[in-house]
Amino acid sequence: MTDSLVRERAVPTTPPTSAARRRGRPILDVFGLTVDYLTERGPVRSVNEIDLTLHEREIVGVAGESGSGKSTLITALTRLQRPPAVTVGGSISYHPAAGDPVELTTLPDAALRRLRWNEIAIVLQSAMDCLNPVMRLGDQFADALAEHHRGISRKAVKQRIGELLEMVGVPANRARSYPHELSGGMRQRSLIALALACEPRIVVMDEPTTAVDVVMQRQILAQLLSLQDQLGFAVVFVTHDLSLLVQLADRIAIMYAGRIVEEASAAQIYTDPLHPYARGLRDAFPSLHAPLTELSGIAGSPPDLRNPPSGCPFHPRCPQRLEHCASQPPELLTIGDRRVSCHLHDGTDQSASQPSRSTVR
Ligand SMILES: Nc1ncnc2c1ncn2[C@@H]1O[C@H](COP(=O)(O)OP(=O)(O)OP(=O)(O)O)[C@@H](O)[C@H]1O
Repeated sequence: MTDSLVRERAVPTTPPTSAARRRGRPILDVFGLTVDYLTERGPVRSVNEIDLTLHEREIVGVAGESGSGKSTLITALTRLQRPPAVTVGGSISYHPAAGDPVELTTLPDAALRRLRWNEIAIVLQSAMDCLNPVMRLGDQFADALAEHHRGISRKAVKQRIGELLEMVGVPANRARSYPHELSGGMRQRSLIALALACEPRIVVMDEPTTAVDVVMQRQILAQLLSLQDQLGFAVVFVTHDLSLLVQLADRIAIMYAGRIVEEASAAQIYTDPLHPYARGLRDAFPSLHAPLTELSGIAGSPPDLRNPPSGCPFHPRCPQRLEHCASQPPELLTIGDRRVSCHLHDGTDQSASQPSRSTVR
């Protein structure tokens, strides 16, 4: 990363408001979620036994390098996955505002369609891929609103579209524009407004700001935080950019090779990550508030999931690996209010008193 990019990325912005945010009851419970890509050469396990709970009004971030399984996880969560991806195990339990929990993995398509947008909305990476290029923006909002508020008057639709666009800083008269007539930032903001059109309780976001520049990215995210404070929806936010999540999320799950290797509060991940991979990711991004220091990357590259390493999947790259890391997979253990999957923290580190750990060469 060049120095200028470091400086650009390090634009200071408002620190997280998570302390002020009240966490409600669980709204989404994921247990043992496992997803395979069924390829000609056999199944590729890309999401492996994921457990994750999202609470009302909470922002949970999911971070990891490219190929760690983030997109596979959220397309499985939202049932948007396409073959050859198949959910082969686990459950996703959605808790509606009233009534019994709903199991999403087996929910019939018609019921799923009712839930989508109304209760669970999705914002994907590229607005251009999500917005219809040949429809005016306002018509796309009108379709979503009409679908979910049957019998709503045209006047009410028009007013609501204006409100939604202005809520994300897009002038209401832009409803008459086609997506290509808007700037990248406006398109992405409009997509967020569209996701919020039906007042969902959960918004799932996959790198929603990768297509815009850094300054615009910070503006959009600040706006997202303020809308979240106002409207109270919960968010699952996926990105490779941990520095961004540290500002945005209440809790962060770090994924590696399809598994969560650490889950902790954003402050813990920022100041004291326990897993060597979480530490490597943290140190690979510039600090937003501290003076600029040299960035260190993570040596090596992510594993090929067609042929994953034995033991701990991170062991070939781990600067603190122990003898048994190559043979014994660590469990994801709860330590205080965080979870970590690493032999350095499960009591099996025989060398803890004598620092003779092997290092990556
Ligand atoms: N169509 C496919 N066929 C087979 N394997 C796939 C396919 N798509 C993804 N995978 C496997 O799933 C793994 C996880 O991919 P996924 O796109 O979920 O990762 P990601 O963390 O979201 O990466 P990125 O940040 O690049 O989007 C990949 O490493 C790859 O091994």
